[in-house]
Amino acid sequence: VDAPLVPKQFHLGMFEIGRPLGKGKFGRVYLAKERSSNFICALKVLYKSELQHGGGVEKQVRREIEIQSNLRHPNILKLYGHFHDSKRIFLILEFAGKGELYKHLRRESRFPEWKAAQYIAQMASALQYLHRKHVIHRDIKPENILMGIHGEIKISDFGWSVHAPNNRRATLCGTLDYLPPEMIRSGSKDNWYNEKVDLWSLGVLTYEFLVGEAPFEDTPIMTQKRIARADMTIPEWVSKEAKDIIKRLLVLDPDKRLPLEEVLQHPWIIKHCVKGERAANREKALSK
Ligand SMILES: Cc1nn(C)cc1-c1nc2c(-c3cnn(Cc4ccccc4)c3)c(Cl)cnc2[nH]1
Repeated sequence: VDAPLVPKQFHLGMFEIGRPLGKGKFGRVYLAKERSSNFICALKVLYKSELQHGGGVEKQVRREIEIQSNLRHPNILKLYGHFHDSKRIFLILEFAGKGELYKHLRRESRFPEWKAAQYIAQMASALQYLHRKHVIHRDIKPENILMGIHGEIKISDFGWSVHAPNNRRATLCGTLDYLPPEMIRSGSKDNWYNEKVDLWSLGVLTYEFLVGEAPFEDTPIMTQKRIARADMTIPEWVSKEAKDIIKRLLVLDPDKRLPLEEVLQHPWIIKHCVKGERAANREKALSK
């Protein structure tokens, strides 16, 4: 239903601003309604002054806009458009009805295997779409995932994504937990722009969904050491299929990580995501 937000030129007067939805490192997000169509969206407001002192964050926002506006996938938050005034940049984003996934994860402390498997399948499908467009997200973590009204998840915040290959310098900040070994290790940064970095983060995400904390969570120094050695222990109560997929993603050598096609065919995913014949027939019978 993108029709309402078609005009190329947007301005603030077109929107009725609602409650604040959240705030990030740079900027805040508000619930908003486009007046002529009553279309509900999320308006992300970034102050140019903050971006200028953010050390190249302005380029990051430009990249976020350039990349996210060309993406269309049910598990990727849509960017419908953007505009700016003298002081601020505005991103018109899809409103995710159930908010930030990490808040659900903290509230439930960890997800049951069937729910974690469905989220990981949706992430793998979104990452497959991104990688086919040579986009690497590079910042997959619960804080960057939102949830739609039907419980489907949506990757957001493309501030760290890049078009591969790319020779932009990236200064990392925030949690180290999700960084793959090749981004932790000093030396050649070529691997920073290989989409296999997202496979590692998908493994960390799977672990955190099931266990409720990240696999290498520790002091910053120890986290780096443990990541560099893929030093993690998976609790014995995690199913053997789930253990298997985590171990096949958290592999030091990027080329040996389970490709997304094989993630989507993994027994753990099939077991929880492919509706059995009976369930499908039951659903069909009920829908008549
Ligand atoms: C919160 C919340 N509760 N419910 C019921 C729905 C939401 C909701 N939040 C969003 C949000 C949303 C809000 N904050 N953030 C984090 C943020 C903010 C500023 C810069 C970078 C990152 C995202 C969005 Cl974009 C898009 N849709 C959203 N929906």
